[in-house]
Amino acid sequence: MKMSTLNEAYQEHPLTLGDIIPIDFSSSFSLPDSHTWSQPIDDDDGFSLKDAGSSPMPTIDLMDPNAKKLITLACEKWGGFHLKNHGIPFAVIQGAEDELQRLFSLPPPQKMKALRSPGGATGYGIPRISPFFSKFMWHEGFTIIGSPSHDVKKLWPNDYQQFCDKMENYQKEMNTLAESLTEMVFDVLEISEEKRKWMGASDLRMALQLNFYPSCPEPSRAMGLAPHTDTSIFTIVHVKESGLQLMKEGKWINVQPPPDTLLVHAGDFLHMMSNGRFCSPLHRVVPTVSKKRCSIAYFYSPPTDYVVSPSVTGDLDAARFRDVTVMEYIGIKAEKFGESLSVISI
Ligand SMILES: C=C1C[C@]23C[C@H]1CC[C@H]2[C@@]12CCC[C@@](C)(C(=O)O1)[C@H]2[C@@H]3C(=O)O
Ligand SMILES: O=C(O)CCC(=O)C(=O)O
Ligand SMILES: [Fe+2]
Repeated sequence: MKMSTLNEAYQEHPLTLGDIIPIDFSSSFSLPDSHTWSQPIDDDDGFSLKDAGSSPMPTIDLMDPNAKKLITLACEKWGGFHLKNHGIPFAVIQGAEDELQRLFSLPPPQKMKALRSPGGATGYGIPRISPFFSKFMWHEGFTIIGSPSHDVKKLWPNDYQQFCDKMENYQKEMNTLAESLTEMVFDVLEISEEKRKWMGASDLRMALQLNFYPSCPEPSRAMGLAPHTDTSIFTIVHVKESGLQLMKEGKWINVQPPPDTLLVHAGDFLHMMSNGRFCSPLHRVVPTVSKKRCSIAYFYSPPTDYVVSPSVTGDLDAARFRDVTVMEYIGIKAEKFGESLSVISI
């Protein structure tokens, strides 16, 4: 049997065009009803970010000899951390960010040339999770799985190489970093060599999401990216601005990234593999000011035929999740979204 790619796994769950086309944000001088999420500033809801302050999440130095232990503790307590001394050259990050800016500053009709097709997984459009919410997000995205060239050629037929080079460099660096973080937590979870065989084969299988949150006329009533957990082992996010919030014990916590750090958080696959020990935090992005914001998220996942199974280390512990392949879980997520982890709970 031919193994399906991540791309094909997402293509199995088509969307409708209405779920893909972004509005022309540049001509929106007020918030349309379709994009209005809440009453103006409600303090209890935590929707406003009057005092983003510093992040309560730990910052971990990858060069610290105790890094493995600190990462384990952070994954248990928060499901994520800020990472410094991550070893990714500044030029690689800046290169990807410059290309992101170049892409999203194109006029809307040109961006539409790279619109994701209803049966497609990559290209330009609103977030995949949009159909699960009754309002639209103040967001446009560009999804890359493997090489971006197919989609980018539609934007810049003669000048796509620069974009591809910058993004592929970024993907390679992220892949190496994600792999070493994953090795650490797999050691802690006592995951066997057999179950790690897929690692190391960097075939650019992993996904990259360029997120752009245009400047917003009424930030306190708009949603940048609605609450979700990620379909990954780890997600690594390059972001400088505030706006990301993580759910912890029923409260939204602001995570303002310290300078020169990457934000790392666990996804659903790590939650399952750790038998619930590491959480896959629910997170969302709220527009903080009427300024534009961007981020680049890298999703590190096993191949689609990999069987995700909980690693049960303690003698008295029992598996809390049934085994699922990555492919099967992507299907469950496309249907059940936020209920997916409970669907496979034992
Ligand atoms: C590899 C991935 C992970 C995806 C789907 C696919 C490509 C795009 C990713 C995102 C990016 C934006 C949030 C999210 C929730 C979405 O709508 O698209 C992510 C989703 C997931 O984590 O499930
Ligand atoms: O923009 C951000 O800070 C987070 C993006 C995110 O959660 C995602 O792409 O899955
Ligand atoms: Fe996310």
